[in-house]
Amino acid sequence: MLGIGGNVLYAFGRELPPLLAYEAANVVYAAASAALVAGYRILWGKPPRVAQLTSLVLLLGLLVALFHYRFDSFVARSAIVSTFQIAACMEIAMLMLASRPGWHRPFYVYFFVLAMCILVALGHGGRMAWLALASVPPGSLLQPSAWSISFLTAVALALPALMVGALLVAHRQILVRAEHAANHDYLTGAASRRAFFEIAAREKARADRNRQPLALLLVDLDNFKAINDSWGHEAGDAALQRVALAARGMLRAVDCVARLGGDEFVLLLPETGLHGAAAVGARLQHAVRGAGNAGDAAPVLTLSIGVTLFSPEDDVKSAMARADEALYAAKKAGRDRVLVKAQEPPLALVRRGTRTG
Ligand SMILES: Nc1nc2c(ncn2[C@@H]2O[C@H](COP(=O)(O)OP(=O)(O)OP(=O)(O)O)[C@@H](O)[C@H]2O)c(=O)[nH]1
Repeated sequence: MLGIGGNVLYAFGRELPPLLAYEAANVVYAAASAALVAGYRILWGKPPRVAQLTSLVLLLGLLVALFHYRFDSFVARSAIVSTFQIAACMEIAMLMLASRPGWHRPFYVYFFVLAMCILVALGHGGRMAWLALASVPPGSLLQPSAWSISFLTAVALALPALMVGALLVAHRQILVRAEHAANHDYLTGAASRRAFFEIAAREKARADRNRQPLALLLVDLDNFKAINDSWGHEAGDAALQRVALAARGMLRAVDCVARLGGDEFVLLLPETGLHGAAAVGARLQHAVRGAGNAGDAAPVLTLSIGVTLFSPEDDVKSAMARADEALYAAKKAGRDRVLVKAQEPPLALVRRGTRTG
């Protein structure tokens, strides 16, 4: 709206009082660019710096007034306004480049904004050079020359284009946040159940292709209901977070940890055999229990873990069912243990934890 207001004031400059045609038009247009800068800053999670931007806009108004009433110079006024616009474009472009790790595919939105910033900055820069070099500098913005018309068209399109760019970036960020929420468990940050089944199917296909083992661990907290009942729901939540954190801390980038629901987690370990997977399970037990022993303010946690390997005939469901059998057997045998169940041989006890509390 500010941009439209500025453009209208420029367009009707000849019919308007000088204060509106010069100072107000430039201040309103600069305010529109400043608002865009603030908007882009918010988009990238930075403070909008409203006070700083407002001061710069007011300074621009003062300088325009100075080169209107004190030293009447169209070229100086144009230089002030163009410098402001170039600085705004550079700020938006720098913000965009500095936020590069946060870009999400497809990248055309970011390139579009960068291209607009470069074009607008080049337009203003070129115009400043043209005004400086012109043998007879024009005395007004509204000159009927090809250069002026091209420049005015570019300026009229610049703000809407940068605003559309901001909306596209915002839209992309909303989509990415929604996708992240769907693929992650809100409490623990582990992958969600939905994401796990997708990842597991993909890893199974990859394991078959590369003829590499793929291990699956079902992890369940022991007596979690009792923890909730005696320590409170918040302590229960903290215990779930502790398990996810410990798992993430010990896994490789290619591994996956997901929360299936309640107090049940699943670990997917590519290129890992049965013994390696069982060792990971034992380490997880140790890490979780150790964390619980740091002071008495948290319950000691023990885990029951069922481990299996995908066989070529397995799909995700059948491998899960086998790991679940191992987990069930671990619970039945007294909890706090890791049991493996390959297709052959049957159940084997790998490690029995020692209860400490
Ligand atoms: N604090 C908390 N508790 C949850 C959450 N989701 C499920 N629970 C609780 O987790 C408990 C799950 O207990 P169960 O799996 O039935 O059994 P358990 O007490 O762990 O016993 P075993 O598994 O046999 O050792 C239930 O009391 C649920 O209410 C959650 O997000 N936060």
